[in-house]
Amino acid sequence: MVLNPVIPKLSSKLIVLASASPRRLEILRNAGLRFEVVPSWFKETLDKGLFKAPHEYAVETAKQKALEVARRMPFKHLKTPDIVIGADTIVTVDGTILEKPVDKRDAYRMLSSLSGKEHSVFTGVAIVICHEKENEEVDYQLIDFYEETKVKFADLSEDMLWEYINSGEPMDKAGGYGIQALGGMLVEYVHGDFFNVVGFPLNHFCKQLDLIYNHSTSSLDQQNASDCLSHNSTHTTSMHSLPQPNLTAQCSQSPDSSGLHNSSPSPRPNSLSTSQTHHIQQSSSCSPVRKVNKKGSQSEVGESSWRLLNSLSAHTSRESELQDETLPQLTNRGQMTDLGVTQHEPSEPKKEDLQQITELMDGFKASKALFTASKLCVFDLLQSRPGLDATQVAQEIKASLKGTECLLQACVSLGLLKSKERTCKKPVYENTDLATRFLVSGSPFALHGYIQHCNDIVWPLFSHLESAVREGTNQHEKAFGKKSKDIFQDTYYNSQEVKLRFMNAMHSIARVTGKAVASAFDLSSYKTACDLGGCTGAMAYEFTKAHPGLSVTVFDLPAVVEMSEHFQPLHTDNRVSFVAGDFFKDELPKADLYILARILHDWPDEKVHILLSKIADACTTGCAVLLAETMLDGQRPYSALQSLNMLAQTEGMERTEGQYADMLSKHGFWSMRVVHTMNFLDAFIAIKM
Ligand SMILES: C[S@@+](CC[C@H](N)C(=O)[O-])C[C@H]1O[C@@H](n2cnc3c(N)ncnc32)[C@H](O)[C@@H]1O
Repeated sequence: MVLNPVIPKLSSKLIVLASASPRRLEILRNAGLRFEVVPSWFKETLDKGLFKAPHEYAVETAKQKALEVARRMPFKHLKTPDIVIGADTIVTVDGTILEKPVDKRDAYRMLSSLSGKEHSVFTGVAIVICHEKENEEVDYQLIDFYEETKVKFADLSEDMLWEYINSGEPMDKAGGYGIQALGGMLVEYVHGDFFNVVGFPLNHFCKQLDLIYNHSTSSLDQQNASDCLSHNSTHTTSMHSLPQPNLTAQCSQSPDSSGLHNSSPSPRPNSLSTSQTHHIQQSSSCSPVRKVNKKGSQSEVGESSWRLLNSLSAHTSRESELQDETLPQLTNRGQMTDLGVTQHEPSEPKKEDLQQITELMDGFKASKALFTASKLCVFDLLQSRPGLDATQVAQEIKASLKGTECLLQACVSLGLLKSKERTCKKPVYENTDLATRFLVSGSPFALHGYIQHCNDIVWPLFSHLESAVREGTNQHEKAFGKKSKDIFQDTYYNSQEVKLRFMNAMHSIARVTGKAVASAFDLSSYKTACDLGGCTGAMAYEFTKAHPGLSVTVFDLPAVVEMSEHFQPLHTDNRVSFVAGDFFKDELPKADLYILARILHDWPDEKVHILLSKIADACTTGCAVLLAETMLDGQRPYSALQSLNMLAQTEGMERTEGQYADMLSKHGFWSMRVVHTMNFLDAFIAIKM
């Protein structure tokens, strides 16, 4: 490719964009670059007062974003990227830095300060190049630069300002406008790189790639020097090994103003190795989980294998055999063992480690104890008659005394029941607050329906998890002996009993999560919504409660809609209505806002695109899509386990924010925002441009 000869050369490299911005993604993708998106977790909270010039702030933020991802990936993704790209865009006017507005009022403040004036848009870019060495350490090199573009706004009337703010476009954009969409109408002129204003200075970036990959390192320094000399201060470049492994130390460090650093690949006295990084990550991580090196460092594999063998040897009749075979080798410092790894003096297993591994091994027993107590109505019984002893409970639930005693004790140990010892008498039991809130069938947040679904459907599917992992498909056929092309129509809705159980499960989760999702965004500009796959309407009612001006049409399969009246709240709201249909085949009801709560995770990419394309066709500019899903982020174990659940149960999977952003942008949805509700589901909104 003559336009940029370097881009094709990078096709074998793992390039990562440390940004969720769909605009950057689009610019780089259109340039032909192939990359993964791993949004940075670095919070944009650097103290602006510490920087002499606004561009230094943008460059430092870009650096920290890229470094955070470069350091995280070997641990969390178990792969080391070749190149990580970070970027940060800011707008400055009258010496003030404007980032993204937090609400409409903030957007008004920003846009009115830009009205009739020229302002500067700076994008700081950081390119982190990771060199993996033979000993699995990683050296990082950092190249950073920035670009400035001047933009002049026309005089904006109050009406124009508010119409633009109410379009929703300003909310996720630096300076409160998007030049590539409606915001373009506010602009009188642009001096400099237009893409820089959109969020990524493509031309400068390509030149930089050329410098890095088409020139020797010594000529690179010369090029950088001449670049710095021949351009005015809007273009600076620096290339250096990372000065400090510590984030806070880096935050307060401004780059060498010469922009020129030793760029020889190795050895560098101040280069950062992964072994150092691993320690930093471990100590800064709050997670109690022990991390192994990206390929499983020899010492850690050895140590944990020893721990397992050692704990087994204490408890099995093979004690002497294990000791004979393994211990003499394992306890010799620094010798090769049967396991083929170098061992260090073994330390006693830590109590917390043992506890953690035991909890993981026993997790399924806890779940099944909860499911069983729930199915036998133990919590309902103790809610109506607290203080029963095991004999009385056994009689009521028609179970053996021995079994009931074991189950009640297990529930006490799991924090679901409290037991009171009475002198010379049997203990009596009552529900804890947790059980009262979630496990008693009449409670507003009862998870009874979902627990039943887990017990009767998810549990059998999970018993075939190994096949699901090997085959990459759901396990309905193995677990229930029925082949299904569409799990809803062929499996869940084939029998009235299974259908009601499934609807109950969806209803109970939607009641617990609905309020947080419904109130995640200001939706006051939307009047009509369509909840696609809205099931019992539980989520729709939360939306009408949270937004008094909104009416919601629940659109679901006929088999579901015919049962919906069983789930209506006592005081029905005439702003919620039901329409039966198939969202892959039928015309979608017209609406300003399409809600997809736990829908996309049921389907593979091809089907998601069919559905999004139908929604995009039904939308006009300014309409929005609101997703409620558990976004995979590598940090919350719940989201990763939920993805296994989708694997075993559906044709779909959980996805990352970046993956959803990518999919939506292909159908013309931009201006994306995510709220992590911390309540099972994350809320994600995108607007049709
Ligand atoms: C996982 S449930 C989510 C229910 C609800 N949105 C919630 O969050 O509680 C998926 C929903 O999509 C509906 N659904 C599945 N296939 C559909 C189709 N082809 N057309 C319309 N609805 C469909 C199901 O009936 C079910 O109600």
